[in-house]
Amino acid sequence: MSHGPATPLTAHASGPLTGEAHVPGDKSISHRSLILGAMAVGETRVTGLLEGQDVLDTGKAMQAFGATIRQDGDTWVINGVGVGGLMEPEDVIDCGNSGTGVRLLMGAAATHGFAVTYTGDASLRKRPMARVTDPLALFGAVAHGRSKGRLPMTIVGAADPVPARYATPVASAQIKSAVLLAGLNAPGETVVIEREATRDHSERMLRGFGAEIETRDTSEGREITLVGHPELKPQVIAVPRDPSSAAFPVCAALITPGSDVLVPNIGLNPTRAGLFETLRDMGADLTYENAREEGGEPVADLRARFSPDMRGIEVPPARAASMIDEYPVLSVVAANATGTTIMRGVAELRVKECDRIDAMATGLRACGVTVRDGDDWWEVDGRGPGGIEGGATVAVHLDHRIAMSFLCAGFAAKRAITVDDAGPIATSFPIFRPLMEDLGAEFRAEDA
Ligand SMILES: O=C(O)C1=C[C@@H](OP(=O)(O)O)[C@@H](O)[C@H](O)C1
Ligand SMILES: C=C(OP(=O)(O)O)C(=O)O
Repeated sequence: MSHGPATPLTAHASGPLTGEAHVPGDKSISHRSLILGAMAVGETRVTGLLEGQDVLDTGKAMQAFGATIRQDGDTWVINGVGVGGLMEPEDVIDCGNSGTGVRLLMGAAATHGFAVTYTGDASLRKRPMARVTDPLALFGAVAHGRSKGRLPMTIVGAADPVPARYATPVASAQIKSAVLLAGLNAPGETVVIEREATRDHSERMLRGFGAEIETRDTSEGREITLVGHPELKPQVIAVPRDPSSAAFPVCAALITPGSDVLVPNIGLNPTRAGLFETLRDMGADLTYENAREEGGEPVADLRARFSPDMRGIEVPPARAASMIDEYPVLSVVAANATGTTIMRGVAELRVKECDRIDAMATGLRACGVTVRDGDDWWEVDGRGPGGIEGGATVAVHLDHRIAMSFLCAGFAAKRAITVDDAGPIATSFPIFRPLMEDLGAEFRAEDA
């Protein structure tokens, strides 16, 4: 439930950053590969799986639910138990730091007639779960959690589930996916309606595994219909590299003088690529090379060069879902641009691994940047290229993206920036430090 003692880390003015950055596999697709592989009949083989702690915790959980998972060289091999075949775990399911892990697992297990107790680290135990247990109740599952729907929580699954129709009040792929995964073991049609399109990996992958699933645009939003009780067929999956991880070497290169970095093979599913569009709108020298399709997903090599002429913009709120995890690092780029960057419609940032608006605003202010914020918005006043003062130690609150964002800020700041704990980076991007060092970034580990 915790990753051990805090490990502070300092980033120094660096650069230029040059070379190729081979970032790990996509976190969202990695979680889903393990969960769907475990619910298929037969052997699913996965290459490029993100071996970050969040995904490893989901793998352990699927083993506890009865699947067999092993590594064969670079390939992860999953022997599934079939839809409806999950077994009652013997112990508490600990999802560590992962919102995606716990919420998708809650969905997958909710239409099985047994109880499961879920927990996680100090960050995950603060995050809202009613957003998932409310729709799962429509299937007949009953949740008993701490007050305000927090973990640890026991969900008594429905022995005789009914299908659900649910319009999500929040734009969240985790809610949508939990409902769809629950719908797998319910009879008839389960329907989810989302007002704003969120990442569609679950829909694409369920279709790939052989489920009958349809998406159509209606006046209420995007309506997804899944037919229950499919037999999921095992797949061979090559996980594309994670655009949310690519964001860090890309943004670091844009703000660090003289940089020219190639980040090959990045998944550019339009429900994920909002950051890169935003950076281009700001005037970043960011190009897509070798654009192609792989495994049904658009993919390209990203080339990012130092961009001293970036301007602040108002980020279109309609783009928020497609870049929700990238706002922290965007705020670092914004601080190195000229003019103000305005980010609205982002209340969800307050319920991630930490309150990301507060964590970034507090840390940026300590580094000399002016930030204004309200419930669902924030604004960063750019100080121009290299304008961040730095010279501060910032708190990351068990949040990998806050840690990586401030370390990237440090490469281009006047004085070094220290994060109080780099440990959480291992949840999504375990090779972050060596990868950035290979590009020319300079770190110094601090005594805790
Ligand atoms: O479904 C997923 O894989 C994810 C959905 C998003 O969360 P929400 O569904 O809470 O928006 C995102 O922030 C998270 O990193 C991964
Ligand atoms: C929000 C994130 O992940 P999760 O919700 O899975 O913890 C993230 O990776 O930025």
